[in-house]
Amino acid sequence: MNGEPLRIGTRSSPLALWQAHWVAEELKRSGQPVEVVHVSTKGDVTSGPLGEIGGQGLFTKEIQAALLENRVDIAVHSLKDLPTDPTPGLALAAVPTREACGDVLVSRGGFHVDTLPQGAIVGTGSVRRRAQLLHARPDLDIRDIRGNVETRLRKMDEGEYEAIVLAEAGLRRLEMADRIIHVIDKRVMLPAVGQGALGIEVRDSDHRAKAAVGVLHHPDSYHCVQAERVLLAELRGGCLAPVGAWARLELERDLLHLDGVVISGDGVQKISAYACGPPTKAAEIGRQVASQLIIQGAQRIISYARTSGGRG
Ligand SMILES: NCc1[nH]cc(CCC(=O)O)c1CC(=O)O
Repeated sequence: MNGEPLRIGTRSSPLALWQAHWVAEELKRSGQPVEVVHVSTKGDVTSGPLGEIGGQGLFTKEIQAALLENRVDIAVHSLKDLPTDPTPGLALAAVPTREACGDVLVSRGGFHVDTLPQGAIVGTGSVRRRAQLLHARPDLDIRDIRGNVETRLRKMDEGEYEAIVLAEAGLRRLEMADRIIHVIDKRVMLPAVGQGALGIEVRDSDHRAKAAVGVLHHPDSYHCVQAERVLLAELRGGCLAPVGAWARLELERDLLHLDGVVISGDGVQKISAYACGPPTKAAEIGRQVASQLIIQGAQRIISYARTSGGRG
């Protein structure tokens, strides 16, 4: 009914493939023919600490290039990997229903952040996770870890780390929910901006693709990630900054609540802010929380952290 199949571009990691195939199935169900096209990215092929390899957009740039060069028609991103600066020629056309957005502590011993042994080695490549863990537990020995979700779990199982931190959403999508023993309390760790959500991008001029992916758009999820992304953009943070944010809706009162945090890399300085308002004012709520953080000195912490880097 809708002509040529739309080409969905994806990275080749198991999580990226799961996400692309999920979008493919949903679009097929709506009557839209699609095909999935693999695009390799530097984020997948390079090893070594992320802070040294490259900046934000590591996982998304090459899919975006494929989109702009007409090699694919639809890009499926983990929204937390997608920079907040708009890309000329592209449009974020749909944000589907968000999966659980929290961070999980995975360990062989079933530990909580509070019960990890003194000085335990915890693996994470993310400055946001590192800083929040150190804030709660300055004694922990936080070490870098790379690779996709499966690789990280294997490294922990083999004993290289006592525990690792992963996104709850990734574990659920990969049917590894049995690994979720402890979802870290949001008072201890706020998620990355956009964590748990997908972002579906198309060429701004491609009205057929825009209309097709529209069936996947979930306005409630969109309002939440919009508040978080405006917060990050206002801080000029990027996905490598030690920034956490958590927006959620309280449907009974039609309110969007937004918490934001900026933490120094060593976990010593932590500044927090909160605002709420109607979901249709999501961007304004994001700006409010950002300005409260800036008043408390967010900019200094972020520019200092930029020299060390780290994602997630
Ligand atoms: N940093 C890579 C990345 N990008 C998105 C997810 C998980 C899925 C999501 O947040 O939507 C992950 C893995 C992780 O952080 O554990």
